[in-house]
Amino acid sequence: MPMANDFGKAYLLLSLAALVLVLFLRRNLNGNARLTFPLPPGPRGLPLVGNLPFLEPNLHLYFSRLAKTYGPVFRLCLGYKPLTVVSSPSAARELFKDQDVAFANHDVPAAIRFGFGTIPDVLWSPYGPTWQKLRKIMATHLLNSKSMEAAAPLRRKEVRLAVAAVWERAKAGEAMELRETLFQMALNTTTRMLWGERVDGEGEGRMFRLAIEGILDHFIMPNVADFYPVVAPLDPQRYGRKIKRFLMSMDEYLNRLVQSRETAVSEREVEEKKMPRDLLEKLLELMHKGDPLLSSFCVADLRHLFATIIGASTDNTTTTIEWAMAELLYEPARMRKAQQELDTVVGRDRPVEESDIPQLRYLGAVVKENLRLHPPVPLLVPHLPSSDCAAGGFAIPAKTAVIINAWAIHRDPSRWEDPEEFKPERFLRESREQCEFLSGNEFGYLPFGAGRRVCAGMALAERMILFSLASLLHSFEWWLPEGAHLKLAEIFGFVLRKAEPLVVVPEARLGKPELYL
Ligand code: HEM
Repeated sequence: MPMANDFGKAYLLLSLAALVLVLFLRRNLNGNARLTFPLPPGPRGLPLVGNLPFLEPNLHLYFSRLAKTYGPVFRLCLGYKPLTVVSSPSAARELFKDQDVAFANHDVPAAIRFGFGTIPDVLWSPYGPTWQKLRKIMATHLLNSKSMEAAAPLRRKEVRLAVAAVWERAKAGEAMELRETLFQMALNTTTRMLWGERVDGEGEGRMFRLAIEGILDHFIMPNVADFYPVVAPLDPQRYGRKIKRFLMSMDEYLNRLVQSRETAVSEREVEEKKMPRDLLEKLLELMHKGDPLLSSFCVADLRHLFATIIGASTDNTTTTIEWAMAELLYEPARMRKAQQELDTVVGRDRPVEESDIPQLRYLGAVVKENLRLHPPVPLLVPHLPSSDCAAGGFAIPAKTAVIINAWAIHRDPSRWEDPEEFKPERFLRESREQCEFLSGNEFGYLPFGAGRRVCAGMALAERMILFSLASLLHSFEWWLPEGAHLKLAEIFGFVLRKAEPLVVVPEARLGKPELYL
């Protein structure tokens, strides 16, 4: 009997030891299993500088070419910075969907760290409570469908003003650079939603444009401070300082604005119970009242949030509409098809309304195809996994910068037929789900990114782009200036703009002049 007891004890101990071992291994394998995959292949670099000397200015094209040699997941070393580039829908899905939490941090460029300092920022904050709070403020007060619906009259006013401005050019028979008009339209649509007013195109409008384009252009530039972190505090190429200056120019304007409204809000609180006039007043009022969502949110954070929203919503939408107009001018039969649809749905006796948009199926397909062929943010925002990840059978160790080459994914021949061609019709053929702008489940189509850091303003962008483009196509015929040759070349940047600004000659299309006023 004692033997049986001993055996029983030994068996129990062994079982316990085995259980502890299994738990230990599981715990450690969870952390490191992905490192059992090999590192991705990639071109050999030089000592100390790695692949830096071989980078090309058009990074999206350079990365697409490397993917043809090394496959859809490849690795580079930029100085001391390891970088993995992903160029296939399946590898993107693995990261955005299967490892979404680990993949939810953005890689903050040194110039942004220098320029923005410690200000909480929705685009650059790590995945965590601050980021969650900022997204929630945007979702609760600006980007939910009720708030967007309530702001429809503001968008309508701004689009009508842009149409009126183009009409002046049409009457004079003048050529115009479309981008400036589009940018001011996007900017003022946003400022009206934020603080109920427009900004003057020549003065503050110009300042906002320079600041936004300046920040976007400078943080994407190859920066020694990113490749050799030890020199980052010195900001050797001065990109951080420039970004700081651009940010300050917007902040000075926003500071004056917020100060004047703060007084108005506190005086009104004492005097009478009036509804806040716009988002700015609403948020200031909630801050005064100690709303839990806005607790620990100070006025400087509010100004920065507004600057971010303006930055995120202007250049992208402007660039998208400019590319769409360029593609339609390049293939006039498509322009006519879009205009015929507008004539059928809207007619020529009234202007387009946002409520017409769901019936404009062809126009919807034009915009989707345009975002496929010219994704405004071609490499999305670089991510920085917080723990080890894997994609395409390769390891991506924690803290390796990861670029998703949306531009290449949108041209993946296994996903897209004739990927280089602009064919809106493909989106009319696709199943409803694949056609869905906002599905977030289509990893071969990522103009707004995917996963936890997917664009917060997708639905607003969809409305702004479709309504503006529909109004411009409905109100005018568009021509190229006599003898001009349209080029569809692009220039790499955080936002992939047309290399040459689009110059067009508008001609009034609607019979009644009052439709332009
Ligand atoms: C054509 C228009 C637009 C495009 C193509 C676009 C694209 C993108 C992309 C690619 C990202 C990064 C996704 C990633 O990390 O993988 C992003 C993030 C973001 N976008 Fe947009 N966007 C557009 C318009 C807007 C608008 C109108 C807003 C208005 C509020 C907006 C607000 C944001 C914000 C706040 C983020 C940061 C999200 C986060 O990090 O959590 N975007 N956008």
